[in-house]
Amino acid sequence: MTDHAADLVRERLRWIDGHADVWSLFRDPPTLAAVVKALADPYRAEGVTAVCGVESRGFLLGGAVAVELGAGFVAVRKGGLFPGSKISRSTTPDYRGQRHRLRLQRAALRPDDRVLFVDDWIETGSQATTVRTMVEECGATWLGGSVIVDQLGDPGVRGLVTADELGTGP
Ligand SMILES: O=P(O)(O)OC[C@H]1O[C@H](OP(=O)(O)OP(=O)(O)O)[C@H](O)[C@@H]1O
Repeated sequence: MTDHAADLVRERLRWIDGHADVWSLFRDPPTLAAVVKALADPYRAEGVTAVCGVESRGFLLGGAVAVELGAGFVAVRKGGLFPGSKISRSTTPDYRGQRHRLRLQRAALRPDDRVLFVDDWIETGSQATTVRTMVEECGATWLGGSVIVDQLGDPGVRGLVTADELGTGP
């Protein structure tokens, strides 16, 4: 499934004005299904209880992978309403040089949770690293990450394709 999903990503990822349009992958039903299964596959035997995703594409993918794994979904928000007590951490500069204040509901994770991080793309790892800090502050176990495009090469993150394979578009 991973190879099939990677082929679909390489074939179907569109570039608009030099920017990768990952949203276009979600619009194609077979690609969306293959990607979600492939993101879940490496972790099916890991006892994942919660999938963590950062808005916005991490919400869509993380929610879908959570359903695939029979796990729950834990949202990490950058803004907006978010009720209850939160853990909040600032990132280092991300791929755009921006720092984000990430928030996670404190009650969403318990020490017996086993957490998978899911996102579409990891470049500097700033957001994923910050989420890991928050997950571990809750006492939960960080299992690693699963992303469509891995531009970082961190051994703790599984990627379907590397950024080098995608080039920079036409
Ligand atoms: O590895 P990093 O340098 O931290 O960058 C990766 C993050 O950046 C992108 O999200 P973005 O901030 O563009 O938000 P969006 O999904 O709302 O467009 C991507 O979806 C990851 O969450």
